[in-house]
Amino acid sequence: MQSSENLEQSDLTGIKTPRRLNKLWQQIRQFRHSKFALLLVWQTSKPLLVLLTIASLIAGLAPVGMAWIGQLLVDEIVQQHQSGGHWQGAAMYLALEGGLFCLMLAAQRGISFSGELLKAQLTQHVLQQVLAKSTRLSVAQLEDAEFYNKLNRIRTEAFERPVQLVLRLFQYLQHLVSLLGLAGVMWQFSPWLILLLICGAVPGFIAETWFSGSAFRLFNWQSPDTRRQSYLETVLTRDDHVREVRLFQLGSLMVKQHQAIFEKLYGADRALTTKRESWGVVLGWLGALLFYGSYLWVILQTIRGELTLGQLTMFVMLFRQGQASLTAMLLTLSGLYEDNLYISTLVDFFDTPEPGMEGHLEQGASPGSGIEFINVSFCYPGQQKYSLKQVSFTLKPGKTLALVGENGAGKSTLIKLLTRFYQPESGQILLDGTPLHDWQQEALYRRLGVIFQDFNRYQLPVFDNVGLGDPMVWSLAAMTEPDTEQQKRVQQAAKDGLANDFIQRLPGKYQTQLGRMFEDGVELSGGQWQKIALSRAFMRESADILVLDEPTAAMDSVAEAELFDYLRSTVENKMLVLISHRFSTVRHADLILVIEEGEIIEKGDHQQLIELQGHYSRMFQLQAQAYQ
Ligand SMILES: Nc1ncnc2c1ncn2[C@@H]1O[C@H](COP(=O)(O)OP(=O)(O)OP(=O)(O)O)[C@@H](O)[C@H]1O
Repeated sequence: MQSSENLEQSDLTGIKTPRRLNKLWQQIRQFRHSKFALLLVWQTSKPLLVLLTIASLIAGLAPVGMAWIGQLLVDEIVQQHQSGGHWQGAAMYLALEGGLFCLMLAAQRGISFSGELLKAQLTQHVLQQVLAKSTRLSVAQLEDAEFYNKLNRIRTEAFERPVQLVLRLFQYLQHLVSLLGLAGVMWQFSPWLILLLICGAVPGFIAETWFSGSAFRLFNWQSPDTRRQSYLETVLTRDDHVREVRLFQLGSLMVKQHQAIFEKLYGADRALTTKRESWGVVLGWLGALLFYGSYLWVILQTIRGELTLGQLTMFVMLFRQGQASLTAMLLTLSGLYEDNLYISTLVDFFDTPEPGMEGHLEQGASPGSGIEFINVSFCYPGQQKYSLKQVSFTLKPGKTLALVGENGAGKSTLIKLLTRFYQPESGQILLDGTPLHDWQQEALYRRLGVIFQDFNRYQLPVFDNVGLGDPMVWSLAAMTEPDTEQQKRVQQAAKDGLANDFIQRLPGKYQTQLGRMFEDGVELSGGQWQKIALSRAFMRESADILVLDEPTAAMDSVAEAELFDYLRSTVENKMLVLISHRFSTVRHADLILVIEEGEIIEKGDHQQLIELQGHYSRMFQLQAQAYQ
């Protein structure tokens, strides 16, 4: 990441010439991403793109035509004035110019019409593609801080960039066509004039490109700070954070911190803006000097009789139009460059390799042989310390496995490997005798019913909150009224998850909106939410591997006892993996693994581990004493 000092150096004055040229070339190369945006528009709506092209060409050429006709009109008036002749010729030129003006108005409307429609369509198209891509990426990629940063930049900045870029590109085309037309007409005065105008425009072009690059680098450099700022905004305003913030009196401290970040960001922004605008004024003056120099030359030529009054009028019109087009082009250009840079993040994101759906097997080599971890070790990307070391165990169908250990021991990590969110660094995980990575994704996930420690609290009605556990039921019910079969399944899952009783007492029962994000939403208690999450996991009838990461942490002890009675009665051929700090939960498991710093230090059932008089036994005694 670039420091602010480096940014300071990246202005027009601080870098040696070859490096500067190289950097400039790199910056000009950024424009290549325009192709990507154009392709997106082409995919989104071909007719709108064609309309935009035609309208931009007309809007660009019409002023040139009007200037040309203006010249003929003035010369005609002068001639008829001297000879006292006819008015028809002048009227015809006037009508022609009026017609062109109307055409230009229509073209401008055509541009805004196609622009508005494209904006709506293309933004949605890009958003859809980003969301679809995110669903194809692995959990490991999405948990990576750098990648998260990139995704965040895209979310805050990049969705609208392709459409902005295309609209700007067409504005640019319009002005370019205008300028080319003007240059063609100016040729009759002198080719030198054209050269002079180009010389006036080039420094501005380079400076704008340069400063847009700095603005983008600044944006990237500021990105973590901006994220911190928006995080503080969330903590200060969200209802689930507000109690703790009040109690610890963090409010004013956080507001101050927010302001401090703003000041840091503002300082860098101000420095860049000052430099950019100062250079803009100086280079703008240079352009103006060249313009007015050529104006003077045309006036002198007219006084000498070398040019007609009509030509002088045309020159004035061309001159004004040329100035406006050049200024607009420069402004468009800097925006265009900026858009290209932001789109490069989007292109990068789309180019991120997707983890292949490794396997294609829907069945294991020896069905019924359960889960086997063989010497599995794992270290999170970018970390030094192993979170799991040489872990080995077997879990057969119909059996319950409990994982115990202190915070940070590696229990949830083991679940992340079992659910194939991460791949082991060494060792193997087998399901029914087949390595996990050979399983087809869908077949594997059909067999898993999981509630995570930080399960989702969907701001949806109760029915959906539970029904989501089986996407088939949910997607059907979400589109039509749920039929009785679907209702029965959701209700049964809620009964199994111990949620049915309190759901029946909610104002709208299964139709009650949960959470406070939407109107009339009912907020549940922590334990009630946990029962909803549990019910969701029970929706998966196909799942024979139930993974419950602290499923009763927020539940009362009656609910906990009920849940484990139920689990014992249903487990039959299922495999149950439990993580819990409560020994009342753990003690019934067939196999208990005690994990410390990623290693299994004790293994056995409750009785064996108590007899071992080791770590488990000590923890058990401690908890038992606490209840006495
Ligand atoms: N996404 C991650 N990236 C890097 N390190 C991680 C990540 N998640 C967990 N860790 C580290 O891996 C180790 C094991 O964490 P894990 O979440 O598996 O512990 P745990 O036993 O489930 O703890 P707890 O009882 O608190 O839930 C910890 O040292 C933790 O800091």
